[in-house]
Amino acid sequence: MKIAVPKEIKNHEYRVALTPTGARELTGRGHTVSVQTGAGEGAGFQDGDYQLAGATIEPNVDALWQNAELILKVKEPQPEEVARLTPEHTLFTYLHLAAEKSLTQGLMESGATCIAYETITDAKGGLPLLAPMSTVAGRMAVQAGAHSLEKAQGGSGVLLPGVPGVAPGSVTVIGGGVVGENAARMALGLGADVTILDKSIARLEVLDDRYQGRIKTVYSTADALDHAVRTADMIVGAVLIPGAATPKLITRAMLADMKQGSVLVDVAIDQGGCFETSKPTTHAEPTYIVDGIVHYCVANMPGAVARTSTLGLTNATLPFVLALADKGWQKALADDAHFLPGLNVHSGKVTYRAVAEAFGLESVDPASIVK
Ligand SMILES: NC(=O)C1=CN([C@@H]2O[C@H](COP(=O)(O)OP(=O)(O)OC[C@H]3O[C@@H](n4cnc5c(N)ncnc54)[C@H](O)[C@@H]3O)[C@@H](O)[C@H]2O)C=CC1
Ligand SMILES: CC(=O)C(=O)O
Ligand SMILES: [Mg+2]
Repeated sequence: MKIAVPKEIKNHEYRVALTPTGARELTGRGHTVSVQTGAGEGAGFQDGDYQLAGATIEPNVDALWQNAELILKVKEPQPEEVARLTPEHTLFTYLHLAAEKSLTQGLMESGATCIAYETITDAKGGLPLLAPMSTVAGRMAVQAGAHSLEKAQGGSGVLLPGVPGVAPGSVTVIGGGVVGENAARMALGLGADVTILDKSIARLEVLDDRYQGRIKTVYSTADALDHAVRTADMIVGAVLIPGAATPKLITRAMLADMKQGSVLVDVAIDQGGCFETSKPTTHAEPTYIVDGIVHYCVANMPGAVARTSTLGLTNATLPFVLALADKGWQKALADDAHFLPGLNVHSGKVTYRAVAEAFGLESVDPASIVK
């Protein structure tokens, strides 16, 4: 299989989809790996490291895409990358299509086979290719939010741990999954007063047991959200309905009940965000203010800590990359019921139901395509 690894071009995205370690695994099985010049630099991997692993370094981005069968990326393709896709390509990357109609249309028009990291499942009901980056983003959310609380950033001037004689700041996390738990752990470590809201009682039980009351757990209702906006200094949005657009849980009207200078960190922004006033931001300009409330909505948070993130991400993706390379996408997906839901778009059709529903499109069962 001819495999290409482009350099990521999203704003301040420094991750790379394959490490030299992964390249060695692939070339050792007889596959051809072509890596765009400098693709690994942001994550601390030099071109020479890939060459030692048997890969070729390709300076010409047109040639890189034209000669590839399987394209490995990190972030959803940007418009100039969508334009390079053809029906001969299999693309394996984060897609987050339910939040982006134009990207969905572009991928459909390309005719390519597009497999998303974030909709692959595991036997425990988890999302194993989203989880490592959710861990990173959850851990970063509180440091981003704490910085945003500083006066110079438009924040209220609250120091999350407080000081002796002054109460700590209050952090509410909506959605107690991987992002939410990791954000809550960081906030707890800083000494903040931490509450997690979730709709899953089973998940709240796990968190209650794990943190023994040091993190408060609350069933997520309209009343609980009203209480959160009135009391929190920071709210972290960490809700996910897999593959679907995120529900808007905090409306613009509710911002009026928040303390001025409080902070909303919408980690779920890549699926559309859970606050009505959220819009995607970049690492170059991560925050903006609406009605006195600071919003942080960076859609590729892990890109800022590219070394750790690349290692964490590629540990999880490599077995799937090897299966795609060894078997081809059809057999790799047919053989693995947890890999199959990764297929989002094939030959002009949407094959993931929640994405199709988000845009009123027809969806095709992926099982009918791979058999
Ligand atoms: N901005 C970024 O750079 C990154 C964003 N993410 C995003 O973060 C989001 C969360 O991901 P994970 O934590 O991995 O998902 P997860 O599936 O582990 O957790 C989601 C949680 O939300 C809960 N939930 C669903 N509906 C709810 C509601 N109405 N109210 C309260 N809780 C509700 C679920 O019960 C679940 O516990 C996803 O959209 C993911 O794509 C992940 C990594 C990086
Ligand atoms: C999950 C995701 O969107 C990211 O890691 O950038
Ligand atoms: Mg996006």
